[in-house]
Amino acid sequence: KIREYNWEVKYEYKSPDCFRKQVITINGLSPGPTILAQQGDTVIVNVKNKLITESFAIHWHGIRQRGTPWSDGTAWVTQCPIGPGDTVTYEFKADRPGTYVYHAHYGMQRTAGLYGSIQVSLPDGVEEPFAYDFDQSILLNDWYHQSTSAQATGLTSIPYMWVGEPQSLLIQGKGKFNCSSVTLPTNICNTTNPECSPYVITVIPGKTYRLRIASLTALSALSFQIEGHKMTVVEADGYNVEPFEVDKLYIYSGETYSVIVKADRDPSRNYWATTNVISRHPNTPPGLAIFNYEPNEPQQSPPTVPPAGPVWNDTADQFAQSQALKARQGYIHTPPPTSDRTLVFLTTQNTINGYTRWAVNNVSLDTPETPFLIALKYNLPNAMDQTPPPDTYDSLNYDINNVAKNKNATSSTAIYRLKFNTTVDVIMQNANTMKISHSETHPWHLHGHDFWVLGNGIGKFDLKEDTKKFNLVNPVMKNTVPVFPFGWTALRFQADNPGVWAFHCHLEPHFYLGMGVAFEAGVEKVGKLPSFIMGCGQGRGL
Ligand SMILES: O=C1O[C@H]([C@@H](O)CO)C(O)=C1O
Repeated sequence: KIREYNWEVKYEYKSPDCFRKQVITINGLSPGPTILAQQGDTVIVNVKNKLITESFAIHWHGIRQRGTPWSDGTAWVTQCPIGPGDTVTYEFKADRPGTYVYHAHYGMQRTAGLYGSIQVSLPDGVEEPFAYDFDQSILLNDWYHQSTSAQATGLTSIPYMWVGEPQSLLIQGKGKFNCSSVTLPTNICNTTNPECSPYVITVIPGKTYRLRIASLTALSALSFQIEGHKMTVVEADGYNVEPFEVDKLYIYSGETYSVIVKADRDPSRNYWATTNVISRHPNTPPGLAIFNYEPNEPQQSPPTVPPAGPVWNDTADQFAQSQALKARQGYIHTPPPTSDRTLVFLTTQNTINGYTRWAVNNVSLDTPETPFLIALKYNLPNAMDQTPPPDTYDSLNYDINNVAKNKNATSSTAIYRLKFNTTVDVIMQNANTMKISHSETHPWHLHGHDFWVLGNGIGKFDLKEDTKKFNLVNPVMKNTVPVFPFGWTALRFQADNPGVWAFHCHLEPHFYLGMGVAFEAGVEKVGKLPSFIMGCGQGRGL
Protein backbone atom coordinates (compact mmCIF):
# COMPACT_ATOMS: atom_id res chain seq x y z
CA LYS A 1 0.00 0.00 0.00
CA ILE A 2 0.99 3.60 -0.42
CA ARG A 3 0.76 6.02 2.51
CA GLU A 4 0.94 9.55 1.28
CA TYR A 5 1.34 12.65 3.42
CA ASN A 6 1.32 16.32 2.44
CA TRP A 7 3.17 18.59 4.81
CA GLU A 8 3.77 22.30 5.05
CA VAL A 9 6.72 23.26 7.20
CA LYS A 10 6.65 26.75 8.68
CA TYR A 11 7.40 28.82 11.76
CA GLU A 12 4.58 29.55 14.16
CA TYR A 13 4.53 31.04 17.62
CA LYS A 14 3.90 28.25 20.11
CA SER A 15 4.05 27.95 23.87
CA PRO A 16 4.76 24.25 24.43
CA ASP A 17 6.04 24.91 27.96
CA CYS A 18 4.04 28.16 28.49
CA PHE A 19 6.94 30.27 27.13
CA ARG A 20 6.18 31.70 23.71
CA LYS A 21 8.75 30.85 21.07
CA GLN A 22 9.11 30.51 17.30
CA VAL A 23 8.62 26.82 16.61
CA ILE A 24 8.94 24.91 13.34
CA THR A 25 5.63 23.19 12.76
CA ILE A 26 4.30 20.64 10.29
CA ASN A 27 0.76 21.47 9.23
CA GLY A 28 0.64 23.72 12.28
CA LEU A 29 1.79 21.02 14.71
CA SER A 30 4.84 20.25 16.82
CA PRO A 31 5.26 17.32 17.29
CA GLY A 32 4.14 16.84 13.72
CA PRO A 33 1.64 14.28 12.43
CA THR A 34 2.35 10.64 13.28
CA ILE A 35 3.20 8.54 10.25
CA LEU A 36 1.26 5.28 10.30
CA ALA A 37 2.26 2.46 8.00
CA GLN A 38 2.17 -1.29 7.76
CA GLN A 39 5.29 -3.33 7.09
CA GLY A 40 5.96 -3.34 3.35
CA ASP A 41 4.10 -0.10 2.67
CA THR A 42 5.64 2.70 0.65
CA VAL A 43 5.60 6.00 2.48
CA ILE A 44 5.49 9.18 0.41
CA VAL A 45 5.87 12.53 2.11
CA ASN A 46 5.49 15.68 0.03
CA VAL A 47 7.05 18.48 2.04
CA LYS A 48 6.75 22.16 1.24
CA ASN A 49 9.28 24.52 2.79
CA LYS A 50 7.41 27.61 3.96
CA LEU A 51 10.13 28.77 6.35
CA ILE A 52 10.75 31.84 4.14
CA THR A 53 14.46 32.24 4.86
CA GLU A 54 15.64 28.84 6.06
CA SER A 55 16.38 25.47 4.50
CA PHE A 56 15.80 22.06 6.07
CA ALA A 57 16.16 18.31 5.64
CA ILE A 58 14.09 15.60 7.32
CA HIS A 59 15.59 12.31 8.50
CA TRP A 60 13.45 9.18 8.92
CA HIS A 61 15.20 7.81 11.96
CA GLY A 62 15.36 4.01 12.09
CA ILE A 63 14.12 3.56 8.52
CA ARG A 64 16.96 1.88 6.64
CA GLN A 65 16.24 3.42 3.24
CA ARG A 66 17.22 0.29 1.35
CA GLY A 67 17.24 1.26 -2.31
CA THR A 68 16.45 4.90 -1.49
CA PRO A 69 19.63 6.24 0.18
CA TRP A 70 18.84 9.73 -1.17
CA SER A 71 15.72 9.81 1.03
CA ASP A 72 17.66 9.55 4.31
CA GLY A 73 17.28 13.29 4.82
CA THR A 74 20.70 14.08 6.27
CA ALA A 75 22.01 17.45 5.13
CA TRP A 76 25.52 17.29 3.58
CA VAL A 77 25.61 13.50 3.81
CA THR A 78 22.72 12.40 1.58
CA GLN A 79 21.31 15.66 0.29
CA CYS A 80 21.50 19.40 -0.09
CA PRO A 81 19.24 21.27 2.32
CA ILE A 82 15.82 22.06 0.84
CA GLY A 83 15.44 25.77 0.16
CA PRO A 84 12.51 28.03 1.01
CA GLY A 85 9.62 27.73 -1.43
CA ASP A 86 10.67 24.26 -2.60
CA THR A 87 8.46 21.21 -2.39
CA VAL A 88 10.20 17.84 -2.32
CA THR A 89 9.07 14.24 -2.11
CA TYR A 90 10.65 11.76 0.24
CA GLU A 91 9.75 8.20 -0.65
CA PHE A 92 10.81 5.07 1.21
CA LYS A 93 9.71 1.60 2.23
CA ALA A 94 8.58 0.86 5.76
CA ASP A 95 10.40 -2.46 5.53
CA ARG A 96 10.47 -3.31 9.23
CA PRO A 97 7.73 -3.11 11.85
CA GLY A 98 8.35 -1.07 14.97
CA THR A 99 8.60 2.35 16.53
CA TYR A 100 10.56 5.06 14.77
CA VAL A 101 10.71 8.84 14.56
CA TYR A 102 11.44 11.57 12.08
CA HIS A 103 13.21 14.85 12.68
CA ALA A 104 15.09 17.72 11.09
CA HIS A 105 18.72 16.84 10.27
CA TYR A 106 20.29 20.12 9.28
CA GLY A 107 22.46 22.06 11.71
CA MET A 108 20.72 21.98 15.09
CA GLN A 109 17.27 22.47 13.60
CA ARG A 110 15.75 19.53 15.46
CA THR A 111 15.75 21.76 18.55
CA ALA A 112 13.22 24.07 16.86
CA GLY A 113 10.49 21.44 17.08
CA LEU A 114 10.55 19.74 13.67
CA TYR A 115 9.91 16.10 14.63
CA GLY A 116 7.30 13.40 15.05
CA SER A 117 6.59 9.68 15.42
CA ILE A 118 6.47 6.80 12.96
CA GLN A 119 4.58 3.60 13.77
CA VAL A 120 5.00 0.62 11.48
CA SER A 121 2.55 -2.17 12.26
CA LEU A 122 2.80 -5.83 11.28
CA PRO A 123 1.17 -7.18 8.12
CA ASP A 124 -2.42 -8.41 8.49
CA GLY A 125 -2.54 -11.80 10.20
CA VAL A 126 0.87 -11.51 11.88
CA GLU A 127 0.81 -11.01 15.65
CA GLU A 128 3.17 -9.40 18.10
CA PRO A 129 4.55 -11.73 20.77
CA PHE A 130 2.94 -9.51 23.41
CA ALA A 131 -0.68 -8.53 23.93
CA TYR A 132 -2.20 -5.08 24.32
CA ASP A 133 -5.52 -3.36 23.77
CA PHE A 134 -4.32 0.08 22.69
CA ASP A 135 -1.24 1.59 21.13
CA GLN A 136 0.08 5.10 21.69
CA SER A 137 3.20 7.10 20.74
CA ILE A 138 4.82 9.36 23.33
CA LEU A 139 7.64 11.61 22.21
CA LEU A 140 9.97 12.92 24.92
CA ASN A 141 12.03 16.01 24.43
CA ASP A 142 14.02 18.72 26.12
CA TRP A 143 13.28 22.33 25.32
CA TYR A 144 15.31 25.53 25.10
CA HIS A 145 13.97 29.06 24.99
CA GLN A 146 16.90 30.32 22.95
CA SER A 147 16.51 29.96 19.20
CA THR A 148 18.38 27.29 17.28
CA SER A 149 20.49 29.85 15.46
CA ALA A 150 21.45 31.67 18.67
CA GLN A 151 22.54 28.36 20.19
CA ALA A 152 24.49 27.33 17.12
CA THR A 153 26.20 30.72 16.92
CA GLY A 154 27.32 30.46 20.55
CA LEU A 155 28.80 27.03 19.98
CA THR A 156 30.88 28.26 17.05
CA SER A 157 32.06 31.49 18.67
CA ILE A 158 35.23 32.41 20.55
CA PRO A 159 34.77 32.30 23.47
CA TYR A 160 32.64 29.16 23.31
CA MET A 161 29.12 29.74 24.58
CA TRP A 162 27.67 26.45 25.76
CA VAL A 163 23.89 25.97 25.38
CA GLY A 164 23.54 24.91 29.02
CA GLU A 165 20.80 22.71 30.40
CA PRO A 166 17.32 22.89 28.83
CA GLN A 167 14.58 25.06 30.35
CA SER A 168 12.01 22.28 30.38
CA LEU A 169 11.19 18.72 29.43
CA LEU A 170 8.31 18.02 27.07
CA ILE A 171 6.10 14.93 27.03
CA GLN A 172 4.41 14.70 23.63
CA GLY A 173 5.16 18.38 23.07
CA LYS A 174 3.93 19.69 26.41
CA GLY A 175 5.84 20.97 29.42
CA LYS A 176 5.58 23.63 32.08
CA PHE A 177 8.12 26.36 32.61
CA ASN A 178 7.87 28.28 35.86
CA CYS A 179 6.98 31.71 34.43
CA SER A 180 7.22 33.35 37.83
CA SER A 181 10.96 32.58 37.87
CA VAL A 182 11.46 35.29 35.24
CA THR A 183 9.96 38.72 34.69
CA LEU A 184 8.13 38.49 31.41
CA PRO A 185 4.81 39.85 30.23
CA THR A 186 2.01 37.26 30.41
CA ASN A 187 1.62 37.21 26.64
CA ILE A 188 5.13 35.70 26.52
CA CYS A 189 4.98 33.43 29.53
CA ASN A 190 1.72 32.37 31.11
CA THR A 191 1.29 29.11 32.99
CA THR A 192 -2.48 29.20 32.53
CA ASN A 193 -2.16 29.10 28.74
CA PRO A 194 -4.09 25.99 27.63
CA GLU A 195 -1.31 25.26 25.09
CA CYS A 196 0.84 24.15 28.01
CA SER A 197 -1.72 22.16 29.96
CA PRO A 198 -0.15 18.80 30.78
CA TYR A 199 -0.27 15.98 28.27
CA VAL A 200 -2.87 13.39 29.23
CA ILE A 201 -2.59 9.65 28.64
CA THR A 202 -6.16 8.41 29.10
CA VAL A 203 -6.67 4.76 29.98
CA ILE A 204 -9.65 2.50 30.57
CA PRO A 205 -9.43 0.58 33.85
CA GLY A 206 -8.32 -3.01 33.30
CA LYS A 207 -6.99 -2.47 29.78
CA THR A 208 -3.41 -3.01 28.62
CA TYR A 209 -1.46 -0.33 26.78
CA ARG A 210 1.51 -0.34 24.50
CA LEU A 211 3.31 2.95 24.94
CA ARG A 212 5.77 3.65 22.16
CA ILE A 213 8.23 5.94 23.89
CA ALA A 214 10.85 7.82 21.90
CA SER A 215 13.38 10.44 22.91
CA LEU A 216 14.52 13.20 20.58
CA THR A 217 16.23 15.36 23.16
CA ALA A 218 18.88 17.84 22.09
CA LEU A 219 21.04 17.07 25.10
CA SER A 220 19.35 15.28 27.98
CA ALA A 221 19.30 11.60 28.79
CA LEU A 222 15.98 10.84 30.47
CA SER A 223 14.19 8.49 32.77
CA PHE A 224 10.46 7.97 32.30
CA GLN A 225 8.05 6.53 34.84
CA ILE A 226 4.37 6.23 35.61
CA GLU A 227 3.56 6.61 39.28
CA GLY A 228 2.55 3.29 40.85
CA HIS A 229 2.76 1.33 37.57
CA LYS A 230 5.34 -1.15 36.38
CA MET A 231 6.29 -1.16 32.73
CA THR A 232 7.39 -4.20 30.74
CA VAL A 233 9.93 -3.39 28.04
CA VAL A 234 9.15 -5.40 24.88
CA GLU A 235 10.61 -3.49 21.93
CA ALA A 236 13.70 -1.40 21.35
CA ASP A 237 14.42 0.46 18.07
CA GLY A 238 12.09 -1.82 16.12
CA TYR A 239 13.24 -5.16 17.57
CA ASN A 240 11.46 -7.42 20.04
CA VAL A 241 13.47 -7.76 23.22
CA GLU A 242 13.28 -10.37 25.95
CA PRO A 243 10.66 -8.73 28.22
CA PHE A 244 11.81 -7.19 31.48
CA GLU A 245 10.00 -5.14 34.04
CA VAL A 246 11.05 -1.67 35.16
CA ASP A 247 9.55 1.04 37.28
CA LYS A 248 11.55 3.63 35.35
CA LEU A 249 12.82 3.50 31.80
CA TYR A 250 16.15 5.10 30.92
CA ILE A 251 16.04 6.46 27.39
CA TYR A 252 18.73 8.24 25.39
CA SER A 253 18.25 10.64 22.50
CA GLY A 254 17.43 8.75 19.32
CA GLU A 255 16.21 5.60 21.08
CA THR A 256 12.69 4.19 20.97
CA TYR A 257 11.11 1.63 23.30
CA SER A 258 7.73 -0.01 23.58
CA VAL A 259 6.56 -0.73 27.10
CA ILE A 260 3.44 -2.59 28.14
CA VAL A 261 1.48 -1.00 30.98
CA LYS A 262 -1.63 -2.39 32.62
CA ALA A 263 -4.22 0.06 33.90
CA ASP A 264 -4.71 -2.06 37.02
CA ARG A 265 -4.43 0.44 39.87
CA ASP A 266 -7.10 2.24 41.88
CA PRO A 267 -9.15 3.79 39.05
CA SER A 268 -10.76 6.46 41.22
CA ARG A 269 -7.81 8.82 40.73
CA ASN A 270 -5.19 9.93 38.20
CA TYR A 271 -1.43 9.28 38.38
CA TRP A 272 1.69 11.17 37.33
CA ALA A 273 3.75 10.23 34.32
CA THR A 274 7.12 11.92 34.72
CA THR A 275 10.40 12.36 32.97
CA ASN A 276 13.66 13.45 34.63
CA VAL A 277 17.12 14.37 33.43
CA ILE A 278 19.78 11.76 34.14
CA SER A 279 23.51 11.47 33.23
CA ARG A 280 24.14 15.24 33.44
CA HIS A 281 23.84 17.32 36.60
CA PRO A 282 20.19 18.36 36.16
CA ASN A 283 19.12 21.96 36.12
CA THR A 284 15.73 21.29 34.55
CA PRO A 285 12.52 20.52 36.41
CA PRO A 286 10.90 17.15 35.64
CA GLY A 287 8.40 16.92 32.80
CA LEU A 288 4.91 15.99 34.00
CA ALA A 289 1.99 14.34 32.23
CA ILE A 290 -1.21 12.87 33.63
CA PHE A 291 -1.98 9.16 33.47
CA ASN A 292 -5.75 9.50 33.52
CA TYR A 293 -8.13 6.67 34.43
CA GLU A 294 -11.50 7.00 32.77
CA PRO A 295 -13.92 8.49 33.70
CA ASN A 296 -11.92 10.84 35.95
CA GLU A 297 -11.46 14.40 34.78
CA PRO A 298 -8.42 14.27 32.39
CA GLN A 299 -6.81 17.42 33.76
CA GLN A 300 -7.45 16.45 37.40
CA SER A 301 -4.05 16.62 39.13
CA PRO A 302 -3.21 13.40 40.97
CA PRO A 303 -3.63 13.73 44.76
CA THR A 304 0.05 12.86 45.27
CA VAL A 305 3.33 14.64 44.69
CA PRO A 306 5.06 13.45 41.51
CA PRO A 307 7.44 10.57 42.23
CA ALA A 308 11.09 11.54 42.58
CA GLY A 309 13.25 10.59 39.62
CA PRO A 310 16.24 8.28 39.97
CA VAL A 311 19.61 9.56 41.14
CA TRP A 312 20.96 11.35 38.05
CA ASN A 313 24.47 9.92 38.22
CA ASP A 314 23.67 6.33 39.12
CA THR A 315 25.61 5.11 36.08
CA ALA A 316 25.61 1.54 37.42
CA ASP A 317 21.81 1.42 37.29
CA GLN A 318 21.74 2.96 33.81
CA PHE A 319 24.38 0.49 32.68
CA ALA A 320 22.32 -2.37 34.16
CA GLN A 321 19.35 -1.51 31.94
CA SER A 322 21.60 -1.64 28.87
CA GLN A 323 22.89 -5.04 30.02
CA ALA A 324 19.31 -6.30 30.45
CA LEU A 325 18.49 -5.71 26.77
CA LYS A 326 18.58 -9.01 24.89
CA ALA A 327 16.94 -10.13 21.67
CA ARG A 328 13.69 -11.94 22.33
CA GLN A 329 13.66 -15.77 22.05
CA GLY A 330 12.23 -16.64 18.64
CA TYR A 331 13.25 -13.24 17.25
CA ILE A 332 17.01 -13.54 17.47
CA HIS A 333 19.05 -12.36 14.50
CA THR A 334 22.34 -14.14 14.97
CA PRO A 335 25.33 -11.93 14.15
CA PRO A 336 28.17 -13.14 11.95
CA PRO A 337 30.73 -14.80 14.28
CA THR A 338 33.60 -12.56 13.20
CA SER A 339 34.12 -9.23 11.50
CA ASP A 340 36.14 -8.26 8.45
CA ARG A 341 37.26 -4.93 9.82
CA THR A 342 37.42 -3.40 13.28
CA LEU A 343 37.19 0.32 13.81
CA VAL A 344 38.11 1.62 17.25
CA PHE A 345 36.68 5.10 17.69
CA LEU A 346 38.02 7.25 20.48
CA THR A 347 35.64 10.17 20.94
CA THR A 348 37.00 13.34 22.46
CA GLN A 349 36.27 16.98 23.13
CA ASN A 350 38.95 19.13 21.50
CA THR A 351 39.99 22.54 20.38
CA ILE A 352 40.69 23.50 16.79
CA ASN A 353 42.13 27.00 16.28
CA GLY A 354 40.61 28.04 19.58
CA TYR A 355 37.15 26.67 18.79
CA THR A 356 35.64 23.86 20.85
CA ARG A 357 34.90 20.75 18.79
CA TRP A 358 34.28 17.03 19.21
CA ALA A 359 36.29 14.45 17.31
CA VAL A 360 36.55 10.76 16.45
CA ASN A 361 40.16 9.51 16.46
CA ASN A 362 41.17 13.14 16.56
CA VAL A 363 39.28 14.06 13.38
CA SER A 364 36.28 16.35 13.66
CA LEU A 365 33.73 15.95 10.86
CA ASP A 366 33.39 19.00 8.68
CA THR A 367 30.44 19.63 6.38
CA PRO A 368 31.42 19.44 2.70
CA GLU A 369 30.01 21.84 0.11
CA THR A 370 28.81 18.89 -1.94
CA PRO A 371 26.96 16.18 0.01
CA PHE A 372 28.96 12.94 0.30
CA LEU A 373 26.42 10.84 -1.57
CA ILE A 374 26.61 13.14 -4.59
CA ALA A 375 30.41 13.51 -4.41
CA LEU A 376 30.96 9.76 -4.30
CA LYS A 377 28.26 8.69 -6.72
CA TYR A 378 29.52 11.16 -9.34
CA ASN A 379 33.14 10.58 -8.39
CA LEU A 380 33.98 14.22 -7.67
CA PRO A 381 37.32 13.75 -5.87
CA ASN A 382 37.94 17.43 -5.16
CA ALA A 383 34.58 17.71 -3.38
CA MET A 384 36.01 16.21 -0.19
CA ASP A 385 39.23 15.44 1.67
CA GLN A 386 40.84 12.25 0.42
CA THR A 387 43.12 11.23 3.31
CA PRO A 388 41.16 8.42 5.02
CA PRO A 389 40.38 9.08 8.68
CA PRO A 390 42.13 6.63 11.07
CA ASP A 391 40.69 3.18 11.88
CA THR A 392 41.96 3.35 15.44
CA TYR A 393 43.80 5.50 17.98
CA ASP A 394 46.97 5.08 19.99
CA SER A 395 45.29 3.15 22.80
CA LEU A 396 48.62 2.24 24.42
CA ASN A 397 49.50 5.85 25.07
CA TYR A 398 46.14 7.62 25.33
CA ASP A 399 44.88 8.04 28.88
CA ILE A 400 41.07 8.03 28.66
CA ASN A 401 40.73 8.94 32.35
CA ASN A 402 42.44 12.31 32.20
CA VAL A 403 42.30 15.50 30.20
CA ALA A 404 44.40 14.99 27.07
CA LYS A 405 47.88 16.51 27.14
CA ASN A 406 47.32 17.81 23.65
CA LYS A 407 43.70 18.86 23.16
CA ASN A 408 44.10 19.84 19.52
CA ALA A 409 42.35 17.96 16.76
CA THR A 410 41.99 18.44 13.02
CA SER A 411 38.83 18.72 10.99
CA SER A 412 38.16 16.95 7.73
CA THR A 413 35.50 16.02 5.19
CA ALA A 414 37.07 12.59 4.64
CA ILE A 415 34.90 9.56 5.26
CA TYR A 416 35.26 5.79 5.87
CA ARG A 417 34.87 3.62 2.79
CA LEU A 418 33.70 0.10 3.63
CA LYS A 419 33.84 -2.90 1.37
CA PHE A 420 30.30 -3.74 0.31
CA ASN A 421 28.71 -6.68 2.15
CA THR A 422 31.49 -6.95 4.72
CA THR A 423 30.97 -7.17 8.47
CA VAL A 424 32.29 -4.24 10.44
CA ASP A 425 32.90 -3.90 14.17
CA VAL A 426 32.88 -0.47 15.71
CA ILE A 427 34.20 -0.02 19.23
CA MET A 428 33.09 3.30 20.67
CA GLN A 429 35.54 4.47 23.31
CA ASN A 430 34.56 7.34 25.56
CA ALA A 431 37.14 9.51 27.33
CA ASN A 432 37.60 12.43 29.68
CA THR A 433 36.39 15.76 28.28
CA MET A 434 38.51 18.92 28.50
CA LYS A 435 37.29 19.25 32.09
CA ILE A 436 39.09 17.38 34.90
CA SER A 437 37.41 14.08 35.98
CA HIS A 438 34.54 14.49 33.56
CA SER A 439 33.13 12.26 30.86
CA GLU A 440 29.65 12.29 29.35
CA THR A 441 27.12 9.76 28.05
CA HIS A 442 26.84 9.88 24.26
CA PRO A 443 24.08 8.12 22.30
CA TRP A 444 25.46 6.97 18.93
CA HIS A 445 23.11 6.59 15.98
CA LEU A 446 23.80 4.75 12.73
CA HIS A 447 21.88 5.65 9.58
CA GLY A 448 20.84 3.06 7.01
CA HIS A 449 21.45 -0.02 9.18
CA ASP A 450 20.72 -1.67 12.47
CA PHE A 451 23.68 -2.99 14.45
CA TRP A 452 24.15 -5.71 17.01
CA VAL A 453 25.19 -4.47 20.43
CA LEU A 454 27.87 -7.02 21.32
CA GLY A 455 28.95 -5.61 24.64
CA ASN A 456 29.74 -2.61 26.74
CA GLY A 457 31.91 -1.80 29.67
CA ILE A 458 33.44 0.92 31.80
CA GLY A 459 37.12 1.68 31.24
CA LYS A 460 39.34 1.17 28.25
CA PHE A 461 38.30 -1.49 25.74
CA ASP A 462 40.73 -4.40 25.66
CA LEU A 463 40.80 -5.66 22.08
CA LYS A 464 41.97 -9.12 23.13
CA GLU A 465 40.03 -9.79 26.33
CA ASP A 466 36.80 -7.86 25.79
CA THR A 467 36.32 -9.27 22.29
CA LYS A 468 36.18 -12.75 23.85
CA LYS A 469 33.26 -11.66 26.01
CA PHE A 470 31.07 -10.44 23.14
CA ASN A 471 27.48 -11.65 23.23
CA LEU A 472 27.10 -13.53 19.96
CA VAL A 473 24.13 -15.55 21.20
CA ASN A 474 21.25 -13.11 21.64
CA PRO A 475 22.52 -9.56 21.19
CA VAL A 476 19.88 -6.91 20.69
CA MET A 477 19.79 -5.02 17.40
CA LYS A 478 19.42 -1.26 17.55
CA ASN A 479 20.11 1.90 15.61
CA THR A 480 21.06 4.05 18.62
CA VAL A 481 23.03 3.05 21.70
CA PRO A 482 24.51 4.90 24.68
CA VAL A 483 28.22 4.95 25.43
CA PHE A 484 28.63 5.56 29.15
CA PRO A 485 31.11 7.96 30.80
CA PHE A 486 34.68 6.61 30.57
CA GLY A 487 33.16 3.50 28.97
CA TRP A 488 32.98 1.63 25.69
CA THR A 489 30.26 0.00 23.58
CA ALA A 490 30.94 -2.57 20.86
CA LEU A 491 28.76 -2.76 17.72
CA ARG A 492 28.72 -5.03 14.68
CA PHE A 493 26.92 -4.33 11.43
CA GLN A 494 26.83 -5.50 7.85
CA ALA A 495 27.75 -2.90 5.25
CA ASP A 496 25.03 -4.21 2.95
CA ASN A 497 23.10 -1.04 2.15
CA PRO A 498 24.49 0.86 -0.85
CA GLY A 499 24.88 4.53 -0.03
CA VAL A 500 26.60 6.95 2.32
CA TRP A 501 25.50 6.91 5.92
CA ALA A 502 26.10 9.09 8.93
CA PHE A 503 27.12 7.59 12.26
CA HIS A 504 27.11 10.21 14.97
CA CYS A 505 26.42 11.32 18.50
CA HIS A 506 22.69 12.09 18.62
CA LEU A 507 23.12 15.10 20.92
CA GLU A 508 22.50 18.14 18.73
CA PRO A 509 25.40 20.31 19.92
CA HIS A 510 27.84 17.41 19.69
CA PHE A 511 27.06 16.37 16.12
CA TYR A 512 27.02 20.04 15.17
CA LEU A 513 30.55 20.31 16.55
CA GLY A 514 31.83 17.39 14.47
CA MET A 515 31.13 14.32 16.62
CA GLY A 516 30.43 11.89 13.84
CA VAL A 517 31.71 10.04 10.80
CA ALA A 518 30.24 8.90 7.50
CA PHE A 519 30.45 5.41 6.02
CA GLU A 520 30.29 4.64 2.31
CA ALA A 521 29.57 1.17 0.97
CA GLY A 522 28.53 0.05 -2.50
CA VAL A 523 27.90 3.59 -3.75
CA GLU A 524 28.38 2.33 -7.33
CA LYS A 525 25.19 0.28 -6.85
CA VAL A 526 23.10 3.37 -6.00
CA GLY A 527 20.53 4.24 -8.67
CA LYS A 528 20.10 7.63 -10.30
CA LEU A 529 19.99 10.37 -7.70
CA PRO A 530 16.81 12.46 -7.70
CA SER A 531 17.25 16.12 -8.53
CA PHE A 532 15.69 17.31 -5.25
CA ILE A 533 18.88 16.43 -3.34
CA MET A 534 21.24 18.13 -5.82
CA GLY A 535 20.76 21.87 -5.40
CA CYS A 536 24.14 22.74 -3.87
CA GLY A 537 27.90 22.51 -4.39
CA GLN A 538 29.07 20.52 -7.39
CA GLY A 539 25.73 18.71 -7.51
CA ARG A 540 24.08 21.73 -9.16
CA GLY A 541 23.15 20.99 -12.73
CA LEU A 542 24.40 17.39 -12.73
O1 LIG B 1 30.01 19.98 24.46
C1 LIG B 1 29.91 20.36 25.62
O2 LIG B 1 30.44 21.52 26.10
C2 LIG B 1 30.05 21.63 27.47
C3 LIG B 1 31.20 21.76 28.39
O3 LIG B 1 32.06 20.67 28.21
C4 LIG B 1 31.99 23.03 28.14
O4 LIG B 1 31.25 24.15 28.41
C5 LIG B 1 29.30 20.42 27.75
O5 LIG B 1 28.79 20.13 28.90
C6 LIG B 1 29.21 19.69 26.63
O6 LIG B 1 28.56 18.54 26.52
